Amino acid sequence: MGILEKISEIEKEIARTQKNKATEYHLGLLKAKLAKYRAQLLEPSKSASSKGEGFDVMKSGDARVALIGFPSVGKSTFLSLMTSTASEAASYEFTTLTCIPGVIEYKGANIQLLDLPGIIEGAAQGKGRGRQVIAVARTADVVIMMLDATKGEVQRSLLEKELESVGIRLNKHKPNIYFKPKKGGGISFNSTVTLTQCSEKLVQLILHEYKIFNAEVLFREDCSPDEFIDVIVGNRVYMPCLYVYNKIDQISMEEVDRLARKPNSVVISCGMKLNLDYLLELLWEYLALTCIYTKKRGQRPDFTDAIILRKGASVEHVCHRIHRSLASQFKAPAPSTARSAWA
Ligand SMILES: Nc1nc2c(ncn2[C@@H]2O[C@H](COP(=O)(O)OP(=O)(O)OP(=O)(O)O)[C@@H](O)[C@H]2O)c(=O)[nH]1
Repeated sequence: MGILEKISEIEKEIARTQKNKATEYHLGLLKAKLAKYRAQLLEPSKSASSKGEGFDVMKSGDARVALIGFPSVGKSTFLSLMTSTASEAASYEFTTLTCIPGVIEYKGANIQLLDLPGIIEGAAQGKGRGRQVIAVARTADVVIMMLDATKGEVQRSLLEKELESVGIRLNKHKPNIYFKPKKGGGISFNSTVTLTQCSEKLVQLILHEYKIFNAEVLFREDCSPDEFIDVIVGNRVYMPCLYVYNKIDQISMEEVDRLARKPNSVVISCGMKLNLDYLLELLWEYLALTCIYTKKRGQRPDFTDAIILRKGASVEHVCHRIHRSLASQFKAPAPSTARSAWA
């Protein structure tokens, strides 16, 4: 049986297994198996040429945003409105064949916006160019999931499932679990909080599925078995995601209002150029970038030319941006111990 069949068998079994106390271990084990096979599926195959035209997109600019969505939701239209790169928009599906980087200039920052080919159901199984699409998406700082407001919910859950299965976690933080495989001593299990979803026995079962018999595990938060599996498998990407409902000119005001109130969501119309400014503002917030303005002694700061850095960057990072030898010429305090300039 191939990996794809094994995955589909396990998915079916999970779907038909009732969730209760008696099946908790069985389900945990199935989930561990599923995560293992999915990881195998996404390992790059040596024979297949993995480079597709348009996919070697250099990471340039200050941040990178991946635009994901089904065909014909308006991605190309959006890109041509927001960036200087024109992506061919047409009234038929699958117009975007390559990943065309466009750049949004906002508050002095260059934000690279990638128009990924409409990912379709099954992309996670390596069908078509799905695997490459996903590889690029994983390098982004923020995902914009563009949805057609008239069929948003269905599209959203399909894409979420798809991204979930390739290890991309949207609007979630890394589970606070300490996990360290050891050479001996068995499995030591501890928790600093009351656990309602995982038990020592379940953790052991899952670890055994991964052939791990010696490890230290400390739960610092009440995590689910899926989150624990994420920690063991590693290689997960935790990414902010903005759900953008386009084509609101085609739905009722009540529906617009409902969608706009959902968490992490924005409603827009590319066709009528509605709410695009707000989307940019929110995107900026999600990217969490910081503008730093320099000034010469005795002069006012130059607010036209910002140094863009990520939140949490230090004075040393600023120095490196100005010139790579600047930090090493500092006298005191030593650059490596320079205090963080902003929290
Ligand atoms: N009514 C309406 N139509 C829109 C809006 N935005 C885009 N469209 C139309 O939707 C169609 C598809 O738009 P594209 O920008 O090509 O969509 P895409 O997501 O890039 O599609 P692919 O390239 O196939 O992935 C075009 O006919 C657009 O004119 C909108 O806000 N309202």
